[in-house]
Amino acid sequence: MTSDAIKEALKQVKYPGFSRDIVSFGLVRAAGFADGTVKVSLALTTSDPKVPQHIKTEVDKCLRALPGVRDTIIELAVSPAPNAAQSGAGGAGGAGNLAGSRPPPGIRHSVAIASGKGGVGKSTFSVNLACALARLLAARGRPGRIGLMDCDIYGPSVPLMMGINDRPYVEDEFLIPLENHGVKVMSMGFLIDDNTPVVWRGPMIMKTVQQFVQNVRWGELDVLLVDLPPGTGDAQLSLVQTLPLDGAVLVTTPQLASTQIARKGGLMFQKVNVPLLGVAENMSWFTDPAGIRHALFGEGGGTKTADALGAPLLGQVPIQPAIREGGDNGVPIVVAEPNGEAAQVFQSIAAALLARLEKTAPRA
Ligand SMILES: Nc1ncnc2c1ncn2[C@@H]1O[C@H](COP(=O)(O)OP(=O)(O)OP(=O)(O)O)[C@@H](O)[C@H]1O
Repeated sequence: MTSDAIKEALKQVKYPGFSRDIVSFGLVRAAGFADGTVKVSLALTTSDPKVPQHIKTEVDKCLRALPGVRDTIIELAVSPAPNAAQSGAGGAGGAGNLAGSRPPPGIRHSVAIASGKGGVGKSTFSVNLACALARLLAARGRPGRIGLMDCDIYGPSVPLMMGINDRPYVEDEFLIPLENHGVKVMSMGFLIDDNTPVVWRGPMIMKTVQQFVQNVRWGELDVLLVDLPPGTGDAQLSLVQTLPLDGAVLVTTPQLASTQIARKGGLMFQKVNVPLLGVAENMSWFTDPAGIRHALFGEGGGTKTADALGAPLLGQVPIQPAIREGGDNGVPIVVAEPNGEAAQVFQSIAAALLARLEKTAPRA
């Protein structure tokens, strides 16, 4: 029996609580067979003592079912989950970051921006939050210390929204991010050809994201924002586990109907011990020329989601044609109309987020 055949068999063993198997998570480091004994080496990162035990039992059961196997030797190297240790969450029931989450040098904090479903304005939110953070830090004498990494493989819109038309260049095997409005930007859109079929993008993204974190010369950053693809499926989960995150912000809309799907997003982060820093509601209301507010997409979704997840509601962003125009023209509303209502909301979210991050230990 070959090593590959053993690994193939181990694909039946799912990581506890997930639909993905331990082989695709990269836990199986070596496998061999001699004289009726299978020997496998596994490495995982978790702070939950139940997880290694569960995996060991399942691996043993799986291997003993193989023809000709009389005995098994299962070596399991376990190291504690970095996020669990930092957040003080203790990791109860959580899987922790599984593999490859070495913090990139020079990045103090990294935060994922996620949404349960597409079209809620997550990218609009990400670019405006990045610009608001950049302005806030520049005012404190720390310019150019915000990064934005666009991992939305299905519709990478950040370059357009940030007014970036060039492609990044490579220097000493490092990708140099492009900069506009005081924010350093890397995007899947720079690397993925528009003609790449969407089915190929999933496998590509894991490799590319690792490169984004490790092989991009971000320089010294106070905060790196990561715009995730919409949804809460395996692709998002893998991504979250690949990145060394300090926390996540969930973007949702006011419809009560979106609460369920937004909650799923929050639970995904809890599973991997990434603290949910807050919920932001987008498209909260439209103010007509007479000054009357209309709740076009209903009311209460943000508060309900935040309450359900035990996280603060960071703010409510109104619907304004100028916000869409800002995105289409590459000048986010925070930059185009810094004193307007929408910009003020983003500035206050940025201030709250920064205050929260400054309470957690920087990674670099
Ligand atoms: N508050 C807002 N007011 C007006 N238009 C908005 C607002 N937020 C987002 N939009 C517009 O809604 C559309 C969808 O927004 P965006 O692309 O940011 O969503 P998304 O959640 O990132 O989408 P996906 O993740 O599915 O690609 C864009 O045209 C954007 O300009």
